[in-house]
Amino acid sequence: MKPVLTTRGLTRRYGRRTALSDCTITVPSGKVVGLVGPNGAGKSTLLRIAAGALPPTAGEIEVLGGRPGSGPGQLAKVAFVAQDTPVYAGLTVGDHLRFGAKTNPRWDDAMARERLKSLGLKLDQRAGRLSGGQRAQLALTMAVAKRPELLILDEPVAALDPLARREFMQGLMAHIAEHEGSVILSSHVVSDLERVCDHLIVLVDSRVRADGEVEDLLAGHHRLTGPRRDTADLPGDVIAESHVGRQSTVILRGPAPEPDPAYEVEKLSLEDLVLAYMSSDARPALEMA
Ligand SMILES: Nc1ncnc2c1ncn2[C@@H]1O[C@H](COP(=O)(O)OP(=O)(O)OP(=O)(O)O)[C@@H](O)[C@H]1O
Repeated sequence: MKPVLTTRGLTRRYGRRTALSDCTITVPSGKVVGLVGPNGAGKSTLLRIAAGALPPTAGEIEVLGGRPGSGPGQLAKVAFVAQDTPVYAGLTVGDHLRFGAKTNPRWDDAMARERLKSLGLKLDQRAGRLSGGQRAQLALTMAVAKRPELLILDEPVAALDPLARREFMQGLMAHIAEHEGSVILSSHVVSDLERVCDHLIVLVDSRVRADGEVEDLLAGHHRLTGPRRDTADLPGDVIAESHVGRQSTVILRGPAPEPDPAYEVEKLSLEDLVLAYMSSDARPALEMA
């Protein structure tokens, strides 16, 4: 199957500031992809370029085999929910549905109505009076009712309380289970992504630091803890290291190090893995097929 997203050397600058730098990734189709990184890493920039909402400064990008935003056919295949979960404050929920039906060739009105009903959203409510969580749900409903091949969500749960976060992610998972398609969603909170994603991209300081299937990433990293040591002779790439007192802790990419009774070798949680990359912004990018 064709990849859902491929980029080569994708770069976006704002004046002298580089928001996205030399990004080269391939995202397979049919996956739920998490895009994670700290504030200002370039996540929104990458997603907005993929959605056709922002032109790149340099490099190439293909989304579902086409150029982002290149025409009605391309726009119909991709649904994008921007970070501020945009809704039309003066319109009612029902107006949103009518607007969606008019502007989207594959609009699934029955699904949209059913979804909103199950969330307790009334058709005569004004969008401007909805809570942050309800607005996020309305924006997600508008996006999924387009029946897109690719759903792009930029920090969809950022404004939600923990319960609303969980409900939102459960709703998203239910949608993914029922409908085919690919999803790319960003967050700076790994725990939001952990349960839903099968592919992860870590972006730090405008650069892709890690990119691969979650399983492969977890299998390919280890934490080594033991007496203070030089890391130059360790196998694989050193992603992060700390040396406190007489103890060294090293995060390694590659096969598990040879057993040594003096050192403990552990697998990482996804959160630890992401944190290791976040604390290592001078190191080379990682790709795991
Ligand atoms: N319109 C703009 N003009 C100038 N600089 C911008 C603009 N938009 C983004 N940037 C800069 O580009 C960099 C990347 O921003 P971006 O919004 O893509 O990061 P992000 O990872 O989505 O951050 P966050 O998690 O805080 O939403 C930041 O340094 C930001 O200040």
